[in-house]
Amino acid sequence: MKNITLLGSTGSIGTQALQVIGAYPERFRVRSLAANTSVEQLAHQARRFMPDMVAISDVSCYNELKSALADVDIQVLAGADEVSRLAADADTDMVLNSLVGFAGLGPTLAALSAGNTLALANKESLVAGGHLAMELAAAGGVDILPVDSEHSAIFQCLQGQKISAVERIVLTASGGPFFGKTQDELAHITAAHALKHPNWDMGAKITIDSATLMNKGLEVMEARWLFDTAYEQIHVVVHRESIIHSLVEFCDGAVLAQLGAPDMRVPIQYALTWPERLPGDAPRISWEQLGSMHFAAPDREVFPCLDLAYAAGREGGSMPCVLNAANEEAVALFLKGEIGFLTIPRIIETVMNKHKVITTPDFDTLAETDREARRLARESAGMKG
Ligand SMILES: NC(=O)C1=CN([C@@H]2O[C@H](COP(=O)(O)OP(=O)(O)OC[C@H]3O[C@@H](n4cnc5c(N)ncnc54)[C@H](OP(=O)(O)O)[C@@H]3O)[C@@H](O)[C@H]2O)C=CC1
Ligand SMILES: CC(=O)[C@@H](O)[C@H](O)COP(=O)(O)O
Ligand SMILES: [Mn+2]
Repeated sequence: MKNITLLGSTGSIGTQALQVIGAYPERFRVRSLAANTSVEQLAHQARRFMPDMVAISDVSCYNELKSALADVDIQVLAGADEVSRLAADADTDMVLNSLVGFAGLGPTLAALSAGNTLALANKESLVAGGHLAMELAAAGGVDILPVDSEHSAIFQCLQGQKISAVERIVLTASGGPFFGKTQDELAHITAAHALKHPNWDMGAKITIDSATLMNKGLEVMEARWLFDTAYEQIHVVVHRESIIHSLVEFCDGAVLAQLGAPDMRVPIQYALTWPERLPGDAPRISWEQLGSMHFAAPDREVFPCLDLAYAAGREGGSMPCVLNAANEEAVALFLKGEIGFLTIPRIIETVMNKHKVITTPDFDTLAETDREARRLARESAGMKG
């Protein structure tokens, strides 16, 4: 029986993870659940899966959650520190971190420090603090199992292979809802347009990141850390159908890829059961009906976020944390209708240009860097505070 701590249980990944866990009650037990503000949903999940503990990050939600679970034997906790405490819990076999944003970094580091195997969906952890996470994982011999579909694909292709035989990693990108558009055409698009991803049903933040290609930029950095690969060896290609989840090119010219319907339950389940594979009910592809698949180079001028991310990654140190924080703020403002789509990369570039890189930031330095970059992003967008 594997005891799972699921952080971000009320989100897109979190709810799909509970479907996977619920399908295998003889293998998985939910040790704890955590969310930010979704009290009703979290309480409902807690009643269904009966974890030992639940945590709500927003302390103002504590009383409501506590009374919603007053009649069951579940410990109720509140605050970001308690979410990290759940990640470090000694009776947990695996932490699935499906929080969104920089908020995931503390729990990622807490899980790794405690020696808890980490199934990682929260790519922002590795973007902002990859050097800290990988150092902890190496020092404690702790496995990080990728959940992000592209990284799961690469991980699957690398089973039984030597990383030294890899020539190039090729991350596939759907191209998002605005593939083929010009800058002029993007000037007046709204959040409602950008939230229509062609192939995946995901949380709002990652869906906007997919539309700007920042998601792929973050994934380039995520791959750099997970597979210890130089940026020169990480390539991005647009593949419109999201059926090839990524490819690995080897030194002998062989190319391995992982394919399947775009369904996150597959990489989630693989992370939970690795190195085993268990039956799952993701849709199967009819190859005859599929007909053809399409590939293209990303348009780096219309979607400058991809190269901003490569630049931040190459600069290293605190710069990826700055890019990530500015992006989180810009995306939040875009979702609220306070800035246009094309302003997102402009804000990020402005904030990056103002930052003086710190070479090997510790967690507290990253937290301060994140706060300051958010402030600068709001200032650059013409917002107060
Ligand atoms: N969705 C997908 O298909 C994929 C997602 N990912 C990555 O997985 C992560 C999660 O994405 P997704 O599930 O789409 O996101 P969602 O927005 O759907 O869910 C986010 C979850 O995190 C919780 N949360 C948000 N902020 C905080 C906080 N400050 N403290 C504690 N909990 C918080 C939310 O709680 P509440 O409900 O209370 O707000 C919710 O449970 C992201 O890093 C994303 O990039 C990667 C690949 C695919
Ligand atoms: C499902 C998943 O892993 C997402 O990160 C997805 O890849 C987003 O699609 P894009 O390729 O459009 O960024
Ligand atoms: Mn992905």
